[in-house]
Amino acid sequence: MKTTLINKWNIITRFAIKNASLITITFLTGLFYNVLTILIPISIGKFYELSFDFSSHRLAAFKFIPYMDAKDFKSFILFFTILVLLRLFFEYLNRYGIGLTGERFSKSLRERLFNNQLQIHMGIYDSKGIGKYLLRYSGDLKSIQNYMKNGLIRFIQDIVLLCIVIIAIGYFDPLLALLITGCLLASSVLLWILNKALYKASLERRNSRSGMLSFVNTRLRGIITLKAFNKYQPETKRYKKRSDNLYDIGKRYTQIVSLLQAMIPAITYGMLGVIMFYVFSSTQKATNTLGVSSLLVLILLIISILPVLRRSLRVSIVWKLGSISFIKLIDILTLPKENELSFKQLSFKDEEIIFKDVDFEYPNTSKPVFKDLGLSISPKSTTLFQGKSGAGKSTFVRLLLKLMSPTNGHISFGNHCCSELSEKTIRKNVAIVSKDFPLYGKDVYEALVYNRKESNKEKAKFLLEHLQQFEDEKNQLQLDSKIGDLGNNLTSGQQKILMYCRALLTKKPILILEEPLKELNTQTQKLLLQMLKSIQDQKTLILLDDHKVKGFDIDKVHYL
Ligand SMILES: Nc1ncnc2c1ncn2[C@@H]1O[C@H](COP(=O)(O)OP(=O)(O)OP(=O)(O)O)[C@@H](O)[C@H]1O
Repeated sequence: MKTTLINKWNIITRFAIKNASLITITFLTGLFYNVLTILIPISIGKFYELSFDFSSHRLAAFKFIPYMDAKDFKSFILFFTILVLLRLFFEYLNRYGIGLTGERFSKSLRERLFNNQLQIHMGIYDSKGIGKYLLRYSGDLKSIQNYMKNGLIRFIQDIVLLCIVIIAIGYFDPLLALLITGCLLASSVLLWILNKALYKASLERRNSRSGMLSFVNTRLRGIITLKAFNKYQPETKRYKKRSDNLYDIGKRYTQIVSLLQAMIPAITYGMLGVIMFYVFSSTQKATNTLGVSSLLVLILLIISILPVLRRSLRVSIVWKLGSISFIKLIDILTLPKENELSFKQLSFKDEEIIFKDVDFEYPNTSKPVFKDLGLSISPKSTTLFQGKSGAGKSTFVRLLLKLMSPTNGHISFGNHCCSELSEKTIRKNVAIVSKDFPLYGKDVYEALVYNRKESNKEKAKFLLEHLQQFEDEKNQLQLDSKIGDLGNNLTSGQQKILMYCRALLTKKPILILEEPLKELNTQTQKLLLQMLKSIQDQKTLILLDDHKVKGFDIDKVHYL
């Protein structure tokens, strides 16, 4: 089986390769923007020279830049305006590029995540709760997007800018450049130590937040019971306990983040102090060669990199939060998925369904549902599985559809063993009418023909009208009738009729009917029995019920 290594860097690299042109353009515009950021203070030094009729050999070295060598104010103003406009243009392009990269990264991840979530094995949903998988990742995607935008692209650009500025400062005063580099390294070490504490607090906060979302999701799904049984108070109490806990965790997190954020300006201003002291003491020396215009350039350069410095020192928060979210995302992406085997266009219309020595036990339970279950269902026969509630009828269907796999033993369709068939291959052969598989879609037509193929519309309309002929007129549905969330707007009788339509509109050779006649009025029952009888010799019918089912010609009964 093909296994792909999934880790943070693998995800980032694959994205970078796929979006190489966008990322390259973003970096290039960033580079131009950085160079312009540095040229502006240098040009202000030039302005000073023009104003005070002063000339420094250091600034003269920049005259290779077009217009930098301006001899009069008119050409200087032109040069300065061009610089500012170009900076505006490249800053816009660069910010747009970074933002777009972040959006694309987040888009590709959320689509991959959704696709994976749909393919996770049912057993995992059962043991973890669907809500946990659906709700909690929006925050994670946001921090991952931030990681890409600010933690990687902008950070690399900032480091490039810092290097260029330090080189430029080094040109004016090499010792000063060395001093700034030393200060930067020392502050990074200090922040790195503080960040270790931040990691733990961020993780706790993220987990507690997602736990809260999951809690709310469960309560909202069960809201009707909660209301009917007056459960407001106990649930509010439970929520408050969790909320208090999240508050405490949030307090700890905020303490660390506040300390970190307060330290960053302190560190940058401390650095500025050291630099000012150095500049002051060097201007006092007789050997000082720094002109006033160069000094002005130096100060402006340092001021222009202060926000970049702050951002770079703060980046570790972005890294920590992003890394935690990456871990959570990768947890989902690496869960066992369905359909890892390739799809085969196989028809099981003439295949016997065989269960051989099948054991099945739900995870975290001690009692097996099936032990050594052995049976066979002939093709195009009608079989009833009869068993009281909890006997394992739904579990049997889940095994047949490969929604679950047996703990031991084999299930096969003729010579095709289920363990070697992709889920899709099996499910292409089985249609089902059961409350365990609710209606899905926004209106009747979507619930019946999910792919909305126009060619199926007439058939759907005809079958729906046919099956509803004995229903009260006010209860009759049209193709465009809204069905509500999972058919919640419909009566159980209407749902059953739609489930029959959904199943009968497919050409699938195996038809599973759970409690086939329940919820239907007597005339509709008769109508359905007639229809099913007419297809009994073409399809394998599997009926599931607590009792005997009257009206069908049943070939075999299995008691569960
Ligand atoms: N997700 C699950 N996790 C743990 N145990 C489960 C799970 N689903 C079902 N069971 C247990 O497995 C056994 C068989 O359940 P199953 O739903 O298959 O019975 P059934 O015959 O379909 O019942 P009913 O007719 O009431 O739907 C029961 O004891 C049930 O409690």
